[in-house]
Amino acid sequence: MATDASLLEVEALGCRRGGVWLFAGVQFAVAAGDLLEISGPNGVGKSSLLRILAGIAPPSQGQVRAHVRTAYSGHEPALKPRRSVHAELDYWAGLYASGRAVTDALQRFGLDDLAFLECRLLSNGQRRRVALARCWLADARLWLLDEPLVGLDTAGRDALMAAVMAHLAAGGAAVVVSHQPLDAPHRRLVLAA
Ligand SMILES: Nc1ncnc2c1ncn2[C@@H]1O[C@H](COP(=O)(O)OP(=O)(O)OP(=O)(O)O)[C@@H](O)[C@H]1O
Repeated sequence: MATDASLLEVEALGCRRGGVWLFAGVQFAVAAGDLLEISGPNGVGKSSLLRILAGIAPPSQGQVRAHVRTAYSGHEPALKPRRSVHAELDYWAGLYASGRAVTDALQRFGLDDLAFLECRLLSNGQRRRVALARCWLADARLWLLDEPLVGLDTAGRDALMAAVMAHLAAGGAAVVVSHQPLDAPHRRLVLAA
């Protein structure tokens, strides 16, 4: 149930894709400090739900009310291949105009040594760190992360979860689609087929 502290409210949400109802009647709220995992079998509509929450795709029914800025990171971090990491973050910092500095983002996410490497040359774990740095640059209270742990080794998973936990501790919240267990206290929304 939504409260005054809700960052996001979802009411009676339904999603129909390709003539098929993926889900209907989805209802939840997200408050500061919440980590909400969305889980369920392949193809049930988890990524579709996250895209609706991000405002990238329309719902078929119901409502999403975001009361704060959101930052979305898709299943495959979309980075311009020929841009350097620094240039990529600089581009997004200009769009977000949040006042957060690229140099801080590079330092926080361990990207200093990669700053002038083209994004096409990054490893999977490094790409995911850049994607998270981009979320941080947006200064968004709510992060929407699609499969952020895929392909990460233990150190990469620990670093990513530490960044998410720091975000929660600073009054943020995160909704995470994941097939892998989140190594932190969280609520779970299971989409059933
Ligand atoms: N625009 C679209 N048109 C037609 N079908 C679509 C569209 N978008 C998604 N789908 C279908 O909706 C279903 C749900 O896709 P989605 O990516 O949301 O599932 P998911 O739960 O995230 O799956 P996975 O766990 O495999 O990543 C799939 O069958 C997919 O093919």
